[in-house]
Amino acid sequence: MKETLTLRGVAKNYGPVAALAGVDLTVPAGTLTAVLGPSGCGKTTLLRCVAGFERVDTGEIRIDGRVIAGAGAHLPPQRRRVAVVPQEGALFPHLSVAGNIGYGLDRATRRSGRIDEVLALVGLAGHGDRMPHQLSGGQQQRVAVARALAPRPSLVLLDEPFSALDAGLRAELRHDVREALRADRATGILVTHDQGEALSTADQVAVMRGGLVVQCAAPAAVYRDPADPWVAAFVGDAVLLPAVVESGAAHTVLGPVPLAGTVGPGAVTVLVRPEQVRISARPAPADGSPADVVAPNGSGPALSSGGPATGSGSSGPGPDGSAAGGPARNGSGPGGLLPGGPVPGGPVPGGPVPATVLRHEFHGHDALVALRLADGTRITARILDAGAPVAVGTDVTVHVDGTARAWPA
Ligand SMILES: Nc1ncnc2c1ncn2[C@@H]1O[C@H](COP(=O)(O)OP(=O)(O)OP(=O)(O)O)[C@@H](O)[C@H]1O
Repeated sequence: MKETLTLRGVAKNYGPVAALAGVDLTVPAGTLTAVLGPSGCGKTTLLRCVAGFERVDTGEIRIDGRVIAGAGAHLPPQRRRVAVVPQEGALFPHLSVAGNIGYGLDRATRRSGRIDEVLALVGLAGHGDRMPHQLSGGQQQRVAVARALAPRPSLVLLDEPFSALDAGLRAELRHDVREALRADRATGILVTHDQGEALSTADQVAVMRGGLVVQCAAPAAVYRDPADPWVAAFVGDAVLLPAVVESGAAHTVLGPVPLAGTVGPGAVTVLVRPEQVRISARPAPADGSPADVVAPNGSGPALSSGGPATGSGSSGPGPDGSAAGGPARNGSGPGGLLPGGPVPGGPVPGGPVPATVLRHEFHGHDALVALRLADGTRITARILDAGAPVAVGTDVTVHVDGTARAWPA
């Protein structure tokens, strides 16, 4: 696939601060790349270097194969064919919507119907005569996107363009902007610190840390196969457990978990996503006394925790499930008792192991359940049956469904 933007070893220092420490990034033509990272990791600096507002110290930036920065070159911003959509306040208040979009366009393009075309693309057909103050915040951002697209730039840089909007509008706008870029075959970079936004909107996600792109891959790959435990915890909720690899399985405090790739043998850190943690009612004791009832609707003992989440409710870079103890071998009891069952021909999945419910966090579409294991380890489960709260203090059993990613400890 043709590449629109290529960065090789791009470094930018502000005095002693290495804002960019050798960034490599490739953005294929016609795709949207989200640049995702915590505050201060260098996202804005990256954008400013690509736009031409900053000079790079070392490295090279190419757009459509042409060197625009590096090796002594520094093409000024107006000659880069790069458009920027800022966070807010991008419009000239004294110009109409059409005037804003037409500003800077050559006369032929202005008369070609392009202004109406981009207004339709962003869902504002017929709004050309309005003044900016007659538009909502979301509509103003749509106009800013239309203005960016109008001259058919090589690259559109979106700098947290939805951050000033409320959650519902934000979701709608990012979907519509994504569609507008796609319909116009535009190439874009979306800077965001919102994991859900990056995973749900982009074709590829470039995760930044400390002035470097530490992973760049499709959203599902970043979520399921993160480069390291930090990325794992940054892009979504993560249960990170110490484990020992033996015979193809990671032996964790939750029992043996089959591995998604090859690692070890030896000490590792294992990633389990909360939606892989299954909760069940603890079986009745042998003396015949009744078992705890987990689901109040009595719909069976197992509470499904469902498929992959999109990073909503992310707990940020701090792993929310770090284990208190060392690698454990407990919980290696009977596997396959619960939905998921043993992997055919593979290692037997772990658990179930006893746990106690510490907290139940309702999120509407799902719920996060904080659990404590017998050795004090805290883990999180995501359950879809959010209408059936798991009472705090309930004794349950948990097991891990599916495979886990692991890294040498
Ligand atoms: N003009 C500047 N002068 C000095 N230091 C700067 C300047 N601009 C950025 N920095 C520093 O460079 C690093 C990267 O900043 P940058 O603004 O690129 O991060 P960011 O990921 O965009 O953060 P945020 O999400 O908070 O906007 C930070 O340590 C920041 O303090």
